[in-house]
Amino acid sequence: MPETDVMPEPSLAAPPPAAGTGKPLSVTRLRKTYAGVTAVDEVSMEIAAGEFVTFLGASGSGKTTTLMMVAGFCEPDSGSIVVGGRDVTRLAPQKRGLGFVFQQYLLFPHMTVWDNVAFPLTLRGVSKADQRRRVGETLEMAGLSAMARRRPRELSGGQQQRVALCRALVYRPPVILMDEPLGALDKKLRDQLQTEIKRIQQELGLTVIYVTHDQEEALVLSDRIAVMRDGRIDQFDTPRELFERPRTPFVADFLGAANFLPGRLAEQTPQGTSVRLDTGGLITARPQALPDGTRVRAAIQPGRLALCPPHDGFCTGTVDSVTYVGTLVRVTVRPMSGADTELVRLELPSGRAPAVGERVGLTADPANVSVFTDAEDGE
Ligand SMILES: Nc1ncnc2c1ncn2[C@@H]1O[C@H](COP(=O)(O)OP(=O)(O)OP(=O)(O)O)[C@@H](O)[C@H]1O
Repeated sequence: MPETDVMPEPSLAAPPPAAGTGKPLSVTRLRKTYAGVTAVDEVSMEIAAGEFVTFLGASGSGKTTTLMMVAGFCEPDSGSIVVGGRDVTRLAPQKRGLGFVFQQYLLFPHMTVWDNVAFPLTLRGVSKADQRRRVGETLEMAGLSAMARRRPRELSGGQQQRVALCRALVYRPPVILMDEPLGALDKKLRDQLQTEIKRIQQELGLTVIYVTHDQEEALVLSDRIAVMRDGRIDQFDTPRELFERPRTPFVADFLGAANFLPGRLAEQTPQGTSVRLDTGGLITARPQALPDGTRVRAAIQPGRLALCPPHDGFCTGTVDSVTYVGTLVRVTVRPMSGADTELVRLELPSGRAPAVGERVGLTADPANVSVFTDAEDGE
């Protein structure tokens, strides 16, 4: 977060690209180091008009630094940023034509909600009549019409954040940047505002770049997610692709809390690639171009495993624990063979819960099983 109480203002000189077309934002080989620490390392991405893109990663992975370089609050060591076909890499934030919403709302405390939202239009000399129409429409869309005369201190945190969102929306910037905008709110309010942000984004066809470390939030909101680690993007894909085809063990683990089952590549079959697990069983994964005998880990998310009769699946074991979590049940299974094997974690509909101590088999659709070599890092 930049230490500033001056609201960044985009310039009217930046023409928004036609809705639903073109690439409003492209970032090429962006890099930033701080005293020998590489915060962002050659990040490149292209974002299409109307896309909701999220930077997701653990603390310190470079999400905010990347966003701040796009915003113009942090100067890159190298690389370029193009917004609506214009290279803005060396431009001041207010000249980039972007909107911002941060975790701290940065509202003007002495101004009413209406005046806070009207402020960017006043700055640009928009006529009073146009201001009335645009502010009125924007407040109504966010369900704030009844609060237009209040001051920020007379609003809840969620309402203040809605006002900050309105202020960023009112001049219709081509791209809106949001850095953990819901981070200060409780879970229930966060869920509610996520739905609202998504609705507004879709209604207006906005292009949004959003930073969060919350996987669920990223999955709910995003068309595509850039999973960041150590200043780099591990994978930039749709939520579904990230789940079903994680490219690295880190992505499989970070998004899906995958089970990693060690073994050795056995053979290619028409169904996929067979892996002989260290526990003795044979599991089939998506086809792999790797030599037989390669040491690998088969990765499967807990929600993609199913129970089957003992000895029918790739693993037979004993149910170690059963925990009800709403409509789901979390189950751990201790594989029968292999002295020091890890527990396998499953998530099942609660109606299908086994009993602790029950002998069960485990099975998985090959399409849901990824394979990573031991050389692939990311643990
Ligand atoms: N102003 C700075 N001076 C020195 N190091 C910095 C500075 N800003 C960020 N860093 C370092 O750069 C790396 C990336 O930080 P960044 O804030 O971008 O991560 P992040 O993924 O947004 O984390 P968080 O979720 O905690 O905000 C970290 O190692 C951080 O310590």
